[in-house]
Amino acid sequence: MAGVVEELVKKAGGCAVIDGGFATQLEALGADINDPLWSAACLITKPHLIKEVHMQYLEAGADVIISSSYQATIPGFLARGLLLEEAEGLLRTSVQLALEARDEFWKSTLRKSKPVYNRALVAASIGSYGAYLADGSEYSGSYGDDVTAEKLKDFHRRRLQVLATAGPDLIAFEAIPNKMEAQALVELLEEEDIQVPSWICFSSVDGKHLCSGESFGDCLQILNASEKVAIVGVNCTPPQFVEGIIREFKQVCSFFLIFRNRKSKLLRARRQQQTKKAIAVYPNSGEVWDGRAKRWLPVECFGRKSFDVMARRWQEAGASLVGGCCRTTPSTIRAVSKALKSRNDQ
Ligand code: MET
Ligand SMILES: [Zn+2]
Repeated sequence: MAGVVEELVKKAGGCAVIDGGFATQLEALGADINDPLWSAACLITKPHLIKEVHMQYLEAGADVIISSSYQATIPGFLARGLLLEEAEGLLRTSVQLALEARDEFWKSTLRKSKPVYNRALVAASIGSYGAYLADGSEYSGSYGDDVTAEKLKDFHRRRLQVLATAGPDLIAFEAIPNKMEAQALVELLEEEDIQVPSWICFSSVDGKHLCSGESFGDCLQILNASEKVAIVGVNCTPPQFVEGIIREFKQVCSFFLIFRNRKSKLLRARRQQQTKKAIAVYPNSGEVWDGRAKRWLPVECFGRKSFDVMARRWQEAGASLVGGCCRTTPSTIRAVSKALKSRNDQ
């Protein structure tokens, strides 16, 4: 784990709290995100709301806040008629707004007698190529035959460079739906020699595979090989799958070597974890987006357990960072923070 994350996780008592759905809360404050740029449209129209959402999550107890750049892309801004410098400027603004919120909030908590908060970290969000396409491939992982790892690297390169030099504590690659994109990101981090520690989180619709149907194990091997990747995990995945996914990430694979001599049989086991990296999980609320009807379908039953109760189990299963994604709110994060931190006080 990178030093800065290790320190935060330790200060948070073993499990740091990530914020909740960013676009969700922006919409709750009245922003219109029905736009090809989704929540990033507010970088142009309503930057003050972006800062307010960050403040609300900090107030709720988030130890890590994620910037508004998930669907902010240079081609997306150019298509909106902006110049290249303006597009790059907006990427920097997304990190700046989160840093300002963090610094202002931290200053205000220092004035209080009993500090109950940690100084939060800012993660610069980078959504998948599919999020940019906004054609559903974000959740199918199918980019078509003409998309190669090189093409994905070229798509991600400039945005990564700009965000990495804007001063974030972390880079958060979010909802990565397939193995080729994971491979492209790891190569890009090395090629550009990015010094800011990264997390790479996958998305899953069945709890057993990435959205593409590829195995977590294969993708983790790719991420394990990179020192630039400090944290691995899943986000925007139904919460009922998360405990199983953490266990799968932590799963111990055993290789049995059998030696025989004339009479005896010696069994030796070599044990190996799927990953030793820190694990971050920040699932969605479990509601399902009905694209045709353009509405959220209610949460599928997951044993009536509430998000904060599940968050404790995720920590027990081995997650070091826990938060929420789409359709979770500051009240979700307040409950998660209370559940995880009250346990630490005991
Ligand atoms: N950080 C992004 C958000 O909360 C992640 C979106 S996942 C589709 O809006
Ligand atoms: Zn999400």
